[in-house]
Amino acid sequence: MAEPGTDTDDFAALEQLIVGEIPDVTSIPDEALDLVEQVRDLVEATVLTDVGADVRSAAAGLVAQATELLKAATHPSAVRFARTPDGRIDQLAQAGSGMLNPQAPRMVIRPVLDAVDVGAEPRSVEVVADCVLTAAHSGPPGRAHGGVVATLLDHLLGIATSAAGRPGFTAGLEIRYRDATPYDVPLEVRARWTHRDGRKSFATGEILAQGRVTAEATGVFVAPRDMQARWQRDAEARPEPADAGQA
Ligand SMILES: CCCCCCCCCCCC(=O)SCCNC(=O)CCNC(=O)[C@H](O)C(C)(C)COP(=O)(O)OP(=O)(O)OC[C@H]1O[C@@H](n2cnc3c(N)ncnc32)[C@H](O)[C@@H]1OP(=O)(O)O
Repeated sequence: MAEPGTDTDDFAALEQLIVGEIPDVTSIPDEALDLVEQVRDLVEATVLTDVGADVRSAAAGLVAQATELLKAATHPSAVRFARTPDGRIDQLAQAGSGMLNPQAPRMVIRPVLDAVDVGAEPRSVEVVADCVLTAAHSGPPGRAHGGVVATLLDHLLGIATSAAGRPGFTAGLEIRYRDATPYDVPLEVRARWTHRDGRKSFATGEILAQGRVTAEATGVFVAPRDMQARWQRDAEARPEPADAGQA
């Protein structure tokens, strides 16, 4: 098995980011999105079902058939990039909100219209997403699992650092669980980049259910050394504005 993060097919997909054509997210066929929705419904139904063993067995056979149908042709890598209408590049198979990943919660990021180009002078941009969790995301009775809550916040804080022009990998994430995060209830997830220190970008965010904050997060995202070095070079090559700050 390859070292984590070094899979060659994943690298080929990453290269597409630099040199390749990024397809528009609208090029995803409706059938692909419908399949993801059906699988999400299937998972929820599996969690909630109270049918007998014979019906479960019949259902398992049908699901196995569906799995075989899908395995007839597979991509070499789970990394799939596409450009969203607001100009962001998304990874469609990611587990936070990936449109092609039924395991990702139903989280839809609202258009980010004032995003900063990656590497340009960073600026805080508020990113908001709508999400509805299901019983498949439950933890203690009647509330979402804390790890799922952390996933929503990790993802949106990550998007916020990208939107601010300073993306990085999550190096640390602190969650304060203030109240129960319910499922089957519309949630609003909000995040924004706050500041940076060298390669580190800091972001905060929160989840609201019916206007009530259920969880808050602060995160630190670290840009890889070579990426930061490139931004530094680009900043030095730019004409200096009157109130120039650190790149
Ligand atoms: C394209 C569209 C896709 C769109 C896809 C959408 C993605 C959504 C985003 C979701 C986010 C993720 O899930 S990201 C995936 C989960 N995260 C990861 O896999 C990251 C795993 N960790 C790593 O790979 C590495 O540790 C790095 C790259 C983060 C850092 O390694 P490094 O480059 O060697 O840096 P290192 O020297 O350790 O640290 C650099 C500086 O950060 C500080 N630092 C390190 N950790 C912390 C910490 N927890 N809290 C505070 N500060 C920290 C260090 O003290 C140091 O400060 P100083 O001495 O410089 O002052």
